[in-house]
Amino acid sequence: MISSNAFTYSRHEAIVSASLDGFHISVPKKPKMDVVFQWKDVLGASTGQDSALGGENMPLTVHVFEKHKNGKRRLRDVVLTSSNGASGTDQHDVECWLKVIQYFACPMRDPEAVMPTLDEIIQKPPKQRKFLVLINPIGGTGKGEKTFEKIRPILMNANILIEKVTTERAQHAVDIAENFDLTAYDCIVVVGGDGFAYEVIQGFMKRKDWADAIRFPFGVIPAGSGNGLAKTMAEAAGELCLPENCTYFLAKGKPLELDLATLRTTSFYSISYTVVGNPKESSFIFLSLSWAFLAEVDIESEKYRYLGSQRFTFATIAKIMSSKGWNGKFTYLEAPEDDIVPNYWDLTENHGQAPQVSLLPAFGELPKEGWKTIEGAFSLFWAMNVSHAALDAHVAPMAKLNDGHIYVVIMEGKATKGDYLNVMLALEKGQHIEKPCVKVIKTRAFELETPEGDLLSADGERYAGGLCQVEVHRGMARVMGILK
Ligand SMILES: Nc1ncnc2c1ncn2[C@@H]1O[C@H](COP(=O)(O)OP(=O)(O)OP(=O)(O)O)[C@@H](O)[C@H]1O
Repeated sequence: MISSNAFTYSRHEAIVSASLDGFHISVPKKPKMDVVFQWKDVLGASTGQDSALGGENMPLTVHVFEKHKNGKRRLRDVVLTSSNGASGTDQHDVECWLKVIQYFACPMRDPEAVMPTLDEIIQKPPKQRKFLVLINPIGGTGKGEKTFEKIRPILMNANILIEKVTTERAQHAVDIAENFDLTAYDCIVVVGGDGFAYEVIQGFMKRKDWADAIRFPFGVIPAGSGNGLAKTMAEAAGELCLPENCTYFLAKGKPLELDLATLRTTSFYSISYTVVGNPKESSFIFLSLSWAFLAEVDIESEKYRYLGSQRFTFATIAKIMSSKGWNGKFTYLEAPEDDIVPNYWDLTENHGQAPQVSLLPAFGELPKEGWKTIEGAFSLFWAMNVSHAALDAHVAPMAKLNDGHIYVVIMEGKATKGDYLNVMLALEKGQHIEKPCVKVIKTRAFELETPEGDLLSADGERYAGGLCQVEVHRGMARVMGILK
């Protein structure tokens, strides 16, 4: 343990100490004032002149980001003053303890490492990180800028430098992700929805150095309508899906591996990446591919954007009332129960111009042996890479961030209005998968053939029907998060 009696806390002489467990302040004359903060809740510290203290003392402010009983995280500044500060002689203690707190609060620190000495800490201060923050001013109900103002102090208190860009048009984020200098930043953050994050992923994959770019850490702050990835990350961390809590796992988390899937389709989509030597379009999805009922709900709900996340509820009811049916052919490679998929980066050293697809047949050719087919009427088709498609849609409770699988939730045949209602009402808690009309298929690769005029929604972006193919690449991307 490292400790010092060089500080006062609320004008009382105090002993501060840092151990592997946390930061302790004890006030010998007032034991009731003793406090302990776990390092996971400490963002960092800063120093600065405190005019309230007569302008003489240079306080050390510890930035704590505590979780309250209601699950929300709130910033709290704990101010310590150097007890010799009035004579101006003891700024050394303040500087030392600034480094101690930054050292222990740093999320890159190995929590298993042995307790360092004060000298070791002072000689190896953690590197200051720099984040490139992209803001979508029109995502969801258009609160991207306001959301950023809420989260900016959290990042700053974690000693993170910020460069902010507000996008000026659709696909601006694609261009930024395609061209920015990977060595100049530590993370790219999107303040927006899943469609905005999708653009960053497509930008990464368009680069010549795509294999480095796709491993560059990205983070999401929910300011869209669906926010499926933000909700997935929040659930994984045991946090609420609020901008502040999601900033917590950007500041205190680490890059976690995230599966990414190649989507090959006959339909043209303007930001698709054309695979050289293959006439079809490819793009890369991290969230979901939906068709039938849900794809139409997703896409048609765009016109109710002003309602925020309520837009889906509205569009769902309208779609249930329409009693529409869909026909198609779903062919898939069923994954065994205990399937262990190798990490993509362990499989291939020669990265080439695009991710290697090893399970899918050539586009338009018959699938290899052992694939299964379901053909006919479908009501629901929702292929999920992660657990949540939106804040209130826990579509694939079994999905992990990097298990190498996609879970396809289907309803075969023409569902009744009652079936739809039952399923949609059970969706928020993930209980729809227990309904007899719902089937979940675990796969690593599949094909879906639908009439050309049908709508597909890939990560919330619109695609036309026809033939499409999907293959998952385990752990290909990296997203900032915490696993509880
Ligand atoms: N300045 C801008 N003007 C117009 N469109 C923009 C601008 N910046 C980004 N966009 C577009 O906004 C689209 C939707 O953004 P986003 O995903 O943030 O919100 P959403 O669709 O409401 O949420 P979700 O995708 O979670 O449902 C993106 O695909 C992007 O092309």
